[in-house]
Amino acid sequence: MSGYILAIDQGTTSSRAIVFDGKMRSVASGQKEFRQIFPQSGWVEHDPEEIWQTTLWAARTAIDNAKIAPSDISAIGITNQRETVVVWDRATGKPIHNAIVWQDRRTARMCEALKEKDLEKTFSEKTGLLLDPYFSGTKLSWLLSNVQGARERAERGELCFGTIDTFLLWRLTGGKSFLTDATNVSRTLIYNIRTNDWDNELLDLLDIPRAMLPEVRDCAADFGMAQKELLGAEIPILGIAGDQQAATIGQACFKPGMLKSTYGTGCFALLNIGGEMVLSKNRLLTTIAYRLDGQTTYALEGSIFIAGAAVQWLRDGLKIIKSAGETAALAASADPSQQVYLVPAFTGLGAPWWDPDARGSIHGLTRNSGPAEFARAALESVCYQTRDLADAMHKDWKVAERETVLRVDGGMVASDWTMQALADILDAPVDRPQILETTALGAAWLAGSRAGVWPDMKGFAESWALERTFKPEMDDKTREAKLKGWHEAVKRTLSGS
Ligand SMILES: Nc1ncnc2c1ncn2[C@@H]1O[C@H](COP(=O)(O)OP(=O)(O)O)[C@@H](O)[C@H]1O
Ligand SMILES: O=P(O)(O)OC[C@H](O)CO
Repeated sequence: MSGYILAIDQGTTSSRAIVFDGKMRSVASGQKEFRQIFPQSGWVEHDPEEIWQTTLWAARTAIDNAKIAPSDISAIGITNQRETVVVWDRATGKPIHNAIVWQDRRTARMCEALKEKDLEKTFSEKTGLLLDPYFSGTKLSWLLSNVQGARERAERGELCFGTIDTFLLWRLTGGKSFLTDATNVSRTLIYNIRTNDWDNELLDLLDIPRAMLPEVRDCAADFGMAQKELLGAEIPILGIAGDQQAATIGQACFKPGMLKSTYGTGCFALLNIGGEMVLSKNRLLTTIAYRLDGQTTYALEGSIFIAGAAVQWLRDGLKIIKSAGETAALAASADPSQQVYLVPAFTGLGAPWWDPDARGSIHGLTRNSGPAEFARAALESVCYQTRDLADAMHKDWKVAERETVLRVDGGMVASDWTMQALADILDAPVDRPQILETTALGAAWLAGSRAGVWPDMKGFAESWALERTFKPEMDDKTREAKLKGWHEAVKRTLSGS
């Protein structure tokens, strides 16, 4: 066995695929962006056919670029944007509507109505989640109510629901596999993460027929065979995990107390809390980090909707930078005496505020404020938001009393300035690994270890290598003053204020 593994990473803005060799090195890749569809303010959709076509293109391109035969690939691992909902016809495989994306806020009123009936506790105790439009359940319910005849057809077993992993798996296996994994279902709001099963009470509350749901497996399992007509050889699919969980695995955060934070479009911090489910008292989520050999490991998660997207806004909205890489130098030139804050609530605020109606705001502008202060405010907003998550995690899980490590990854961590600011605001060290493609690596490890061609968990954890640690340098007084200003800005941004 060659040990080549193909990782498919289907993200919010692009579909990627990476071929790793038997030494777990990335050898080739393919990547294609696809359309973001905004039918109304606050609504975000993707065309499932574009998701499929770009994924297939990326996978084929990665294999071509690797200059290996498709039959040299021992296994495939899939990782994906989470919560996004696709519903398709079981007979034809044709989606009945565009995918409703995790960022979409159209079910805010539905969530409100459920909260008014005092149902948030019912949902959160079983799923670890909150009543926010972010999660799949209310999106699926919306589709069933708004696509003509959909609920009746779903009840008759004619429709399939899937998160993106399930949809891709269905297509890759030619409709033979209708499966998902424990991490993806832990984001749906209809899956009980204590009993590890779809929850009948929650399905009834959202009026979702059980007949349309996929079977749930461990993250490393036999998910079926990718068809020869598609990739040039029959290849077993042996791993699936949601992208943030795959990054947690790729960062080898296998011990309780290990924390990873991924800075892409949004920022998602996951703290491994071990085999016991702990419900957050501070508006964090409890989620399944991974399930291996039937053993569930849980995580506390803080989800921030806008991180790198704030940098994209500087580039595409304000047009004050030409590329993301320019942001740090501009931020470094900002006037230190000005305290300008950006609260990037462009699509509401996530953890720990959970305010879908909040919208972005800027505070502290003076006549001297310009592009440099905006750039610094955008990068610092990511650090402040991470600090809010870390504080909530400390309260929930007494992190301070245990050994904690923060490992970072994602596009934004290329910026040394931002990573130093992060360590300063957190008042804690930040570890940046040598391999930053941790999401794809995590999916590849699930598949590679299952195939027996990659090391086991211990061996994989030992292979994690540090590139650089950023240590806090800011004095306490400055930090406290900056945090105070940030919290005032957030308070003024919340929709109830
Ligand atoms: N040097 C940089 N400084 C700041 N932000 C950056 C830098 N490089 C990339 N980014 C930001 O990182 C994001 C891309 O990261 P990536 O992990 O590819 O995201 P995703 O998987 O969500 O598409 C973009 O939003 C971009 O603005
Ligand atoms: O596709 P990404 O990297 O923006 O990640 C999206 C998350 O999975 C949403 O929960």
